[in-house]
Amino acid sequence: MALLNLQLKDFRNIRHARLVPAAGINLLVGPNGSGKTSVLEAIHYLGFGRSFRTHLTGRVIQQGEQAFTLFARLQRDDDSLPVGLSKTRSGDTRLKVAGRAAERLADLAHILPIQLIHPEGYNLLTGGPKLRRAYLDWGLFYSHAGFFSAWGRFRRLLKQRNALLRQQRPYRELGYWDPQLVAVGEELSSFRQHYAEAIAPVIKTIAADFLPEYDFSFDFFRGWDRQAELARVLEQGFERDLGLGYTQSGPHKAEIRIKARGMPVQDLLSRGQLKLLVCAMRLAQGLYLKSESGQDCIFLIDDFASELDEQKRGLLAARLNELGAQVFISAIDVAQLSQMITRDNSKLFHVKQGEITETQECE
Ligand SMILES: Nc1ncnc2c1ncn2[C@@H]1O[C@H](COP(=O)(O)OP(=O)(O)OP(=O)(O)O)[C@@H](O)[C@H]1O
Repeated sequence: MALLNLQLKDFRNIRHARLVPAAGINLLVGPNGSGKTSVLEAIHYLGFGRSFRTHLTGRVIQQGEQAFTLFARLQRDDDSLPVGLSKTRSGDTRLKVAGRAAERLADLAHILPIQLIHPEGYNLLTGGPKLRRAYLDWGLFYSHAGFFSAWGRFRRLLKQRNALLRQQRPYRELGYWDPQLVAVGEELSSFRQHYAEAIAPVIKTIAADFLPEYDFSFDFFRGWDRQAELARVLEQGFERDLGLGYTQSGPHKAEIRIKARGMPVQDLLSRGQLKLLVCAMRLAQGLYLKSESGQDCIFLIDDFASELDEQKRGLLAARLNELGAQVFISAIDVAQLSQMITRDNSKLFHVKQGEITETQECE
């Protein structure tokens, strides 16, 4: 999947812009505060239905305006698909896919897989397990058709169980819901286990290039005792859950634990190394998605390439090249990106005070 064109209206400092990006690498260059990240943020909005900088829609809508609107034409096989998303300050969302109103943002997400690589992205490793669960779930959303509905059912059942726990209901009342929670929880967990085992060797291969000094191990924790069945864990933990008012164990606690030299990576690696490992993890998801389903994801790389040394930048460029994915990279100075321009289908855009101009085709 690639964007054939993109239009932004009243998005951050961009009043109106239209881009016809290259199918390969697109460089967005401009001074601080010019609007480079806003372009990436807009593409992210199309794929995720949300920003990676704020959860408040009002922050993204141009000051003084009531709504932002994004349009894109996506390439799909030999065809193209128009999509549109508009959000108002009062919280209304309008979504159109192929000229028809779509109800769920997931409809758009399905056709537009996006990977974001940005300087704060290392919190995937230093932050809580929720982020690593989301990492696994991103992959499952695209590779296992049944995952999204299993995940939705599990969330509803868990919410219900926690509400009963807060009401101090007796175990026999939960007894009605628990078998359903267990069934869907185990289904979810086996999806995750399968994905974690499949993605780990792909990450290791890429990380061996970026960080050859480490050998990483990946350990999937499903969210409850390895030896025990979920039904038993819920039953035995009931009194404690009742005291806490929530369910302490289950797939909602799952995560992937990454170690090197016997230590959790977040305690061992430097910040720069953590960033490289996250970059390897994101590239691995793109590579795996492509190998499994033939689907391309779009890479958004915000202000990151400039942080890499020349050799690492070359490695990143080579991997992106191998993927053949559409890439949008922001930087302050084009010189920081010269090494990224390795493909003939690259374009350079200058961004200045919210105005975007395609300046030249990169050789
Ligand atoms: N809702 C809004 N309405 C209008 N302008 C906004 C809004 N939100 C942010 N801005 C402005 O838009 C610009 C957004 O800049 P953006 O973060 O995209 O810049 P950038 O080119 O990525 O900068 P840097 O290189 O410093 O990261 C900033 O100048 C900011 O003040």
